[in-house]
Amino acid sequence: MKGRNLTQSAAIIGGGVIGGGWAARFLLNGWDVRVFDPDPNAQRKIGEVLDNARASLPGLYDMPMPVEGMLTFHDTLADAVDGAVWVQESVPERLEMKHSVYRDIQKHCAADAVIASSTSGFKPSQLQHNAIRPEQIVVCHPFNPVYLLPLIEVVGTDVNADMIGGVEDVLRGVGMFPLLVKKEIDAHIADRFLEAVWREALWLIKDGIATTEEIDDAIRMGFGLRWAQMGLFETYRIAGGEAGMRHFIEQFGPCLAWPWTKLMDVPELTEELIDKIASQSDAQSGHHTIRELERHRDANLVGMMRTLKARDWGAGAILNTHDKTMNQTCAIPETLADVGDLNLAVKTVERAVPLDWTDYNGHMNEARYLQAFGDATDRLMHIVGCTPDYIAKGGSYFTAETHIRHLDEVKAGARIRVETQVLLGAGKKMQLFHAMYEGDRLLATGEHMLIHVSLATRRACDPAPDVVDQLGKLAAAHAQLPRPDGAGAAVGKR
Ligand SMILES: NC(=O)C1=CN([C@@H]2O[C@H](COP(=O)(O)OP(=O)(O)OC[C@H]3O[C@@H](n4cnc5c(N)ncnc54)[C@H](O)[C@@H]3O)[C@@H](O)[C@H]2O)C=CC1
Ligand SMILES: C[N+](C)(C)CC(=O)CC(=O)[O-]
Repeated sequence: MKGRNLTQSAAIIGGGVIGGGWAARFLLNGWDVRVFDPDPNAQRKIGEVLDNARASLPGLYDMPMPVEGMLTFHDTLADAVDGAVWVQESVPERLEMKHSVYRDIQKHCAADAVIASSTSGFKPSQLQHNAIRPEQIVVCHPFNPVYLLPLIEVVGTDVNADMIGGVEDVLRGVGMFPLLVKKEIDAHIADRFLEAVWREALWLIKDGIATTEEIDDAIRMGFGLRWAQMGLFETYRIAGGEAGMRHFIEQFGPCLAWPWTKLMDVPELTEELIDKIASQSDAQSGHHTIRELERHRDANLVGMMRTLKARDWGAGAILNTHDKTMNQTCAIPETLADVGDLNLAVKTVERAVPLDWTDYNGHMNEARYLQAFGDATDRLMHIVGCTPDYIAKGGSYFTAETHIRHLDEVKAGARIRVETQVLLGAGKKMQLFHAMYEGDRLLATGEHMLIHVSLATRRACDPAPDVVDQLGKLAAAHAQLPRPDGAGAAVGKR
């Protein structure tokens, strides 16, 4: 059970929109998850959220995620919290309901378990009021979809300041970005912004200025894209031109006193206004089910987050950090010394198929096979000593020829593995044969001829002695393996 820590078990109390997302986040990061929700539909709903999560989250990483934990549903809250080290409360946003749930949780859970609340707006001191052990209760406010978005606002009080570090560690361990809110405030940080934007949007609709669709377009065609990667202040710093933030404030500061927003004025949510908003929203998006919308949202988020990941920027940098932690458990060798048995093909890739690697046929697109085989080649180069340092000194390999055979299909979220056999590793040449599997199922093979080059002259040259030596050792060992089926095949030849 590689990568799975059997001692970690999380109880999810309330398995609706947010509780379902939490269940997926913990489960896919290897935790056992125990759910309590009196709704008879909770199991079905969580199952559907999990399907979406399995198709989207694992592929955000370039490493395999831990083996999924065990999901169980419980008839009583007492049973659900039994043995849980983390209890995530996600019941509706009603203070008296949360208080009653905490009383029940604290009667049955371990005294040192963390009780984390998903509350969007209550302060931790309000949640802790009259609790049996107030110090157990902390706000951990996530964002929907909890299984994809890394932000988690962590808010404690004086009574539990010393547990916050441990809480943050657990959240980082499941790939999240804990943002510590140092001083408690209603609605924490992010929801205060969302609330301001929401109020303004309600006014624009009520006053007949814009429809739900026009407001969404105003966000998604423009500033929403900016915010996803630079937030507010970095964006406005750039908007100030070369003179930066000071100039920005000089220019736009006075507008703050102009009637540009209504902010604190809240339009009364009359039946008429609610009908107007709901029917505009139906006209805009009613042709999609909620699950369809969720799948569009997830695919868009995955694409954007993977772009940020490639640039090691914002939310993408958080994914890279989590990749490094998972790399410690996935046993893909980095050096020849890490390769256990030289006489076996080397595991060079293990990962899930990202959602944005799939196409209109509902399976991994042909171009992505080459990407996975390219990653396998990069890893093999690293193993034989062609590392970033070596490349920086001017030596590298260029691919001269590739032959891929597509043998079986594979879908988003599936865990794939590439095993690499060196067919030739002598002089300037390196010939690799990659075999891609899902479990025991052979999905594709890739045969690649690479030539060692000088990056200064861009011409073929011999590798440095160390690379010659390490590649030679692997090639000699792999020469004892049977020649792989399909090696040397031409297109159309079986
Ligand atoms: N929906 C959202 O966008 C976000 C919500 N939150 C917060 O998460 C919490 C839950 O919100 P949602 O998931 O949206 O609500 P929801 O209505 O989708 O789910 C609440 C779930 O709690 C269950 N429940 C009710 N009483 C219960 C009890 N006594 N014990 C166990 N389960 C019980 C319900 O059956 C339901 O499935 C709230 O505090 C909310 O502010 C936080 C971030 C975003
Ligand atoms: C609308 N909301 C206040 C429940 C939103 C949140 O709490 C966070 C989110 O996911 O937008």
